[in-house]
Amino acid sequence: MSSSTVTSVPSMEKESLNPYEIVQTQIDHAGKLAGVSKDVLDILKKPKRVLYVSFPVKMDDGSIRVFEGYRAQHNDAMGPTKGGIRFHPDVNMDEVKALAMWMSFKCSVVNLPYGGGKGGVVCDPHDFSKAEVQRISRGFMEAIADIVGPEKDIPAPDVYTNAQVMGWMMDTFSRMKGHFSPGVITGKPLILGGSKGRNEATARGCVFTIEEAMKTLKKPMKGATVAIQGFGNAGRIMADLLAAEGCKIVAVSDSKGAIYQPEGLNLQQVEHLKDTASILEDPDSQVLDHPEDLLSLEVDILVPAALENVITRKNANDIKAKIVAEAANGPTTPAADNILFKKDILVLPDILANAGGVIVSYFEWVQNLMNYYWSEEEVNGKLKDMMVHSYQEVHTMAEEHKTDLRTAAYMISIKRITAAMEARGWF
Ligand SMILES: NC(=O)C1=CN([C@@H]2O[C@H](COP(=O)(O)OP(=O)(O)OC[C@H]3O[C@@H](n4cnc5c(N)ncnc54)[C@H](OP(=O)(O)O)[C@@H]3O)[C@@H](O)[C@H]2O)C=CC1
Ligand SMILES: O=C(O)CCC(=O)C(=O)O
Repeated sequence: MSSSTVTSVPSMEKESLNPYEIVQTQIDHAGKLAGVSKDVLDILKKPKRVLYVSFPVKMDDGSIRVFEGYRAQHNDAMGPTKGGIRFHPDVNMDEVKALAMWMSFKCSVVNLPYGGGKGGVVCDPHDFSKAEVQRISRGFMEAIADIVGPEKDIPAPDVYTNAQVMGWMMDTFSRMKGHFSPGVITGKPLILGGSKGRNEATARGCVFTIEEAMKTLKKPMKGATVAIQGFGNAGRIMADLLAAEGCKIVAVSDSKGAIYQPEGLNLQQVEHLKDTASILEDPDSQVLDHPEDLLSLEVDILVPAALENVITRKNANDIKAKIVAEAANGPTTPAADNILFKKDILVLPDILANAGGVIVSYFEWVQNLMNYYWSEEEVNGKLKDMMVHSYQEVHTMAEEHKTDLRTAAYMISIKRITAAMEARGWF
């Protein structure tokens, strides 16, 4: 991909780290290239609805604590809104709005019949007992129940939530409606109508895009070196899947810090330590003094798989990877995008690279509506088809317009949502 003709998203004078402003910049940039009018882009630059909630939860010691949360629904022209629920102390309204908007473009770029939604509760679940997390989960679902539902808005897991949380939320919604309603939420435990393959889907989908990108660059997966920031659902499973493809995982990090072993980490050992103590106790690797240095290691593939705004104007020039595969949402700022594009680093954008999660969520929802369930092979095969096809479409668009993959992905998705809005007579 040439970096000579069209630059990526323009860098702003003072770099904004507000995700809501960032997604609006991305929409403006790609929307103009796609030939979509300013009036239509103005529709896309705001969410349709944001619900703020506060709800009391009884703690184990008998005290009451009030939690705050949000559910944002961006655009439902293509179908019900869809997207995860995050439990994190930094959750705020602008972040949830941006995450919902990224979901719209993600669903559209891989051609799912959904719009984008996202929710979050301001809390760190690590501070609470399992029973307290259950009550927070139920309290949040009760608070948002009016605006979610299998045909309205379908949540799923995100940072610091998991299948168990989805199960509790599904139960609360079903009790409120008076009937079993598995289609209200995805990423559920298998016994409650979860889909085979959903737990691994975000990572597996991201690995498919990396494989396609490596083919584009004519580089083999075998022996490719990888650094992964974040060691949860997305990052940890990516480590396993990439290692199975013959890649060498040389660094991983979590919220406590980063470890590095240039000869390749002993993943089994690191995973055992993650489950029992801390990855930082791995005797065979070096703990990085500054965990963010993981991002600038000399590797073939860098996988941000934690939170937003980790590659910014400040450190983009230090990135040495040939591919940045965004398992996380929003890890790269527009200014950093510009720098990486000029450095000929291939960024696999979040709205494409991490779409495997919502694709298999879609499969889960379809299975729930049919009440008929697929094998893991069937799920993974359909996931691969959709990821590879979407990558090819985005790659072709990028080549045609001599632009980066993020801009190309936005161009495709903005055009699709615009066509749906027009067909519905919204403008
Ligand atoms: N789950 C899904 O299906 C999807 C997730 N995503 C995105 O992937 C990203 C990760 O989500 P997911 O894996 O589900 O979340 P998890 O909660 O499973 O894992 C998050 C991981 O990030 C780590 N982390 C948190 N803060 C930092 C930090 N400052 N530096 C390094 N690591 C950190 C956590 O560390 P620790 O273990 O110490 O807490 C944890 O290992 C998010 O951006 C999410 O939106 C995108 C698509 C789908
Ligand atoms: O599975 C889903 O519906 C959405 C997952 C998610 O939150 C995301 O893709 O960012």
